[in-house]
This record gives sequence, C-alpha cells and structure tokens, in this order.
Amino acid sequence: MTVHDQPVAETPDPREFGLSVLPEHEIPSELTALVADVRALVDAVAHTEAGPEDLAEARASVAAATERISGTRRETGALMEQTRPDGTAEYGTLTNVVSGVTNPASPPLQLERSGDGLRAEITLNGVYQGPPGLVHGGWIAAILDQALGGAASAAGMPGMTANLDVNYRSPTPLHAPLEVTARVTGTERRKVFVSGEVRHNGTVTAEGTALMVRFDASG
Ligand SMILES: CCCCCCCC/C=C\CCCCCCCC(=O)SCCNC(=O)CCNC(=O)[C@H](O)C(C)(C)COP(=O)(O)OP(=O)(O)OC[C@H]1O[C@@H](n2cnc3c(N)ncnc32)[C@H](O)[C@@H]1OP(=O)(O)O
Repeated sequence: MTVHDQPVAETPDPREFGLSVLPEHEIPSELTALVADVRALVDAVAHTEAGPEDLAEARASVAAATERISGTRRETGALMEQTRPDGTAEYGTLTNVVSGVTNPASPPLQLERSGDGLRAEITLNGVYQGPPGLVHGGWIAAILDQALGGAASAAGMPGMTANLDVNYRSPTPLHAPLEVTARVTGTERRKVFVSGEVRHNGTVTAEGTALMVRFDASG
C-alpha cells in the first residue's frame, strides 16, 4: 500500500517513517511559557540600548538558564500528536523553525483548520523586519510555505515542497495583525497543488502557490 492509496484526511503515522512523536498533552506548560519568554528575549536583545553592565548581567543570566536546561535534548524532527474530536490522530510540528510549538526561533504561528483549509492570525514583531517597519519577504515566503505544506498535510497528504511561488502585492507591516490562509486546490498522482494568502486589514499583501509532492510510503 502506498501513501496515495490511503483515504484523504487520515495522516500517515510519522512513527512509520522513523520519526518520534510527542502527545500534545505531554508538553509541559512551563516549556510553552519559556518559548514565549525567549521570543520576548530575542526581541529585547535585537533592540536593546542597555549599557554594558546590564548587558553583562543579562548575559550571565542567559548562560545560567542555558546550562540549566541543556541536560537532555529532544530528537530533531520530533512531531506533536493531537487528537481530533472524532478520536483520530493528527500530527503537527514541534521543533519546526516556522511554526514549532517548542521552537522560540519560530514566530508564534498557530495554523488551525478553517473552512476548506488552514487559517492563522499572527502579529510579527521587529525580529522579523526586512525593510524598515515591514516584514522580511523571506519570512513571508516561509510562513506561506508552512501554511501551504500544512494545508496539504491537514488534508491527509503530507509531503515536501517541490515548488513555491510568491507574489508580494503590498508591503506587509510589522506589529499589525495578519491573517494567513491556505488550502489544497488540486491533486494529480503524488502532486498536491496548494494556494494561500497573507492579508492585513482584509487586503492581500502576499499570495503564494506551491506544488507539494506527497511522501512516497511504497518503498
Ligand atoms: C511522514 C509522515 C509525517 C506526517 C506528519 C506531518 C506533519 C507535518 C505537519 C505540518 C506540515 C509541515 C509543513 C512543512 C512545510 C515546509 C515544507 C518544506 O520546507 S519541505 C523542504 C524543501 N523542499 C525540499 O527539500 C524538497 C527537495 N526535493 C525533493 O526531495 C524531491 O525533488 C521531491 C520529493 C520534491 C520529488 O522527488 P520524488 O523523486 O519523490 O518525485 P518525482 O518523481 O521527482 O516527482 C513527483 C511528481 O512531481 C513532479 N515534480 C517534482 N518536482 C517538481 C518541480 N520542482 N516542479 C514541477 N513538478 C515537479 C514530477 O514531475 C512528478 O510529476 P508526475 O507525477 O510525473 O506528473
């Protein structure tokens, strides 16, 4: 049996691909709170005008915190398992750099099922700056890639991005609420066609299409 023979909407079990899986309820709330704190720290470091004494003290505190939590490490590529209301399992990213629940290097992107695809609301701080006051285009592409890949995955067809095409329609502001949407628009053999948008105040600031190629579980 191959992945593409499986019914759509039933995501393959990542364990069959040698990936480790952590049930969502086993993620300590202290860890998700720490992730938020570290995001705030990154923003503070990027923009601080503190003097040498405060910087040195902050550095020592950060070094102590790093030492404190560095004993054991989760496997890179671990996925989070969520249980849908109907009892079936769904898998999400855990350490992924664009929407990893436990990765403070990711923006706080939480894609949820909505209508025929996925949707998220996100406000990006100055950490994600490209042109002054605006979101970096590379991060916009990364967020679209994640939403597009996530839409294919949520439809039961996880895979890899083979092609990503982004059009930047208007500047995307920092410090302002953005809406991200994505959906599957078609399939052909292992090819999954997806499209998505980033909007501010209802206006599309960027739109993307991608070709995702489903994982081939036949081999
Ligand atoms: C394990 C289960 C897990 C489940 C749980 C998941 C939960 C996840 C949760 C949340 C979602 C996360 C979302 C992540 C989002 C981010 C995604 C990324 O950043 S991916 C990294 C960047 N992408 C790469 O590194 C790919 C590198 N490229 C490749 O590895 C290969 O080229 C690959 C896999 C894309 C295709 O290789 P082939 O050997 O498997 O397949 P071939 O036969 O070449 O292609 C299949 C079909 O696609 C077309 N195709 C392939 N590449 C194309 C291209 N660039 N343009 C047009 N068509 C292309 C071919 O012509 C063929 O089409 P014809 O069926 O014959 O019509």
